[in-house]
Amino acid sequence: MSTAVDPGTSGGVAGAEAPLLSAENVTMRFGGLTAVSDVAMEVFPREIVGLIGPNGAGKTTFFNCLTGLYKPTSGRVVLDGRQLTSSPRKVVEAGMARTFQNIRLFQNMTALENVMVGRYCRTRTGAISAITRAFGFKAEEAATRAKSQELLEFVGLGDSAEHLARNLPYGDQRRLEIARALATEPKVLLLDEPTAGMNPQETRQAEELIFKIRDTGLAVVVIEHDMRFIFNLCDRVLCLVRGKVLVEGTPEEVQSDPRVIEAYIGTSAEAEADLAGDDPTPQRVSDPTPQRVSDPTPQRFSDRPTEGSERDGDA
Ligand SMILES: Nc1ncnc2c1ncn2[C@@H]1O[C@H](COP(=O)(O)OP(=O)(O)OP(=O)(O)O)[C@@H](O)[C@H]1O
Repeated sequence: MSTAVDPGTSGGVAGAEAPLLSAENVTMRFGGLTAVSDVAMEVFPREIVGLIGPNGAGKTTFFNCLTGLYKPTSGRVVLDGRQLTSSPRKVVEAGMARTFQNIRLFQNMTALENVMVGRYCRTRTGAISAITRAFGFKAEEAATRAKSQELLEFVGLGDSAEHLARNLPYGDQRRLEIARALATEPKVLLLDEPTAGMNPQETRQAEELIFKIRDTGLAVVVIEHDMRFIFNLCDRVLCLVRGKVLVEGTPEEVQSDPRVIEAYIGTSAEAEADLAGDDPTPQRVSDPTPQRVSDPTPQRFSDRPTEGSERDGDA
C-alpha cells in the first residue's frame, strides 16, 4: 500500500522529531459539564499512542475535537504544522482519518464501494461527478477502483470486494471501516474502540493490522478499553480521567501506576484526591518526582471493570 508518507519499519520515537499531531490545551464544555479539560497530546510519526480511561472520561469527545466534529471551547489542534479548523472534511483533507465506536458503513453498498467513497476526497472529480458520471470520471474511477481493491487486500478483505457491507462478519466490517479511512490517505489514523465486540482471534488480527498500518509510515491513536491489547500495541499511553490527563507514559509505566489502577478499579481516598486535586497538572509517570505508591505490585488489568454501559459516545 502506498501512503502519503514514506514507509518506515519501526515505531516512532517521541522527542526525536517534530510531532505530526499536537493537541494544545484542548478543553470541551457542554453547558456546565467539562468533558475534556486542558488536554495536551503529541503524536509523532510512526508512533502508536493509546488513549485509555474509564467510561465517560472524555476520550471520544477528545477525538471529536481532534477531527473537527466539535469545536473545542478552547485550545487548538495542529497537524503537520497547520492549525486545523472545526470542519471534518478539511481535517480529512489535511491528513487525519478516523473510525467510530459504532460501525458506520454504508450497509447496502459493497465493500469495494465503501472504500471508493473514502477515495473521493483525494480524486479530482469527487463524489458528485462520480454520481453524475461527468467528463473525466471514467479514467479516474478505474484508478479509484484499483486503489480501493488494493486497500481491501491490505486489510485482508481482498476476496470480499463484492460483498455487501451488511453481510460481512463483524470483525470484517471493522476492517472495512479501517480500509475506508485509509482510502483518504491519512498521515494520522484515529481508531475509536477498534476491537469492541471482537473475539480474541479478531482482536489479534486487529493488532497485526494496526502494526502493519504503522509500518507503512502512519501514526495511529487508539481508544480502547482492552488493556492487554493497548499495552501490547502502543508506544505510549495517555490515561484520561474526568476529562484530564491523569498519567502519560510507556505501557509499562502506565500499567503499573497506582493512580491508573485506582482510577479503574478503586475509589480510594488517595485516588479521589488525585482526581479532584488542586493541582491538575498532568504528571508523566517517568518523572523522577517521588510518588505515593499504595500498591507497589505491578498489575495487569486486562479486564474491563467499568464495562457494561453500552452507549453511543460518537457525535
Ligand atoms: N454531545 C454531548 N453533550 C453533552 N454531554 C456530552 C456530549 N458528548 C459527551 N458528553 C459527556 O461528556 C463526558 C465524556 O463522554 P465521552 O463519550 O467523551 O467519554 P468516553 O471516555 O469516550 O466514554 P466511553 O469509554 O464510555 O466511550 C460524559 O459525561 C458524556 O456524558
